[in-house]
Amino acid sequence: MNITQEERDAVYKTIFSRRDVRREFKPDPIPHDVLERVLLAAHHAPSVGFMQPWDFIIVQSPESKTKIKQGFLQAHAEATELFEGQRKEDYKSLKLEGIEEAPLGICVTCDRSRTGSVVLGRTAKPEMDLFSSVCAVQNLWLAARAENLGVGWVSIVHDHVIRDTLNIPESIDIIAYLCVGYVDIFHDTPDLERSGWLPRRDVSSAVHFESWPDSK
Ligand SMILES: Cc1cc2c(cc1C)N(C[C@H](O)[C@H](O)[C@H](O)COP(=O)(O)O)c1[nH]c(=O)[nH]c(=O)c1N2
Repeated sequence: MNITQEERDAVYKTIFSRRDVRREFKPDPIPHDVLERVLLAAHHAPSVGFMQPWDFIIVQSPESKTKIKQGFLQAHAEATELFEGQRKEDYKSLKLEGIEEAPLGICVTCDRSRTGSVVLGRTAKPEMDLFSSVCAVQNLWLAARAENLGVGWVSIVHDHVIRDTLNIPESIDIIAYLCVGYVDIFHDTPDLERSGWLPRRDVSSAVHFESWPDSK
């Protein structure tokens, strides 16, 4: 099955216009069929040894969101102390989550023992199962963009907060907490670029041929 030019354009448009969304979530509910499509796309991510180690916990209750927001505030306060001077002021001015505004939260996990202790492809690199769940996050993020849904990844929360709130056993790794909801606009550039936190690197500075740059 060949991809047509129009279909190719749609894929690249989705990739380049995907944004991390932390503000401007609308309260509009996400229709069940839309959520199902996004989760099915996530579930079709590649995974090491095809172990499909992920689960998706859907968070809708205000009580759970409030607990996770409290966890964010705590971790954010700790993080603030790690920056100095103007950087600290800049960090404090950034909006880095939309936990309570987004109609939906999705916690993505990884069950590292899902298919037993020896996994095809994980024998030399044990972290490959965690990376597989991250692939599911990226599929989810792109599918959501194709559905005009914004997604924001919030990692400024200690695992124990999410674990306690969502009753996740210690044997399961927490990969991501995502805020999901409709938005009016997807900005052309990342929030962190627009606010002057960091610029986008030129792709040519990231691509090298045959060996690590300047290693000879
Ligand atoms: C693993 C991981 C973890 C986080 C993020 C991303 C990823 C990949 N990002 C989003 C991040 O800031 C964003 O992707 C970049 O700034 C680039 O912007 P776009 O995603 O292109 O809009 C993110 N953003 C945020 O506001 N709070 C957060 O805690 C995190 N955590």
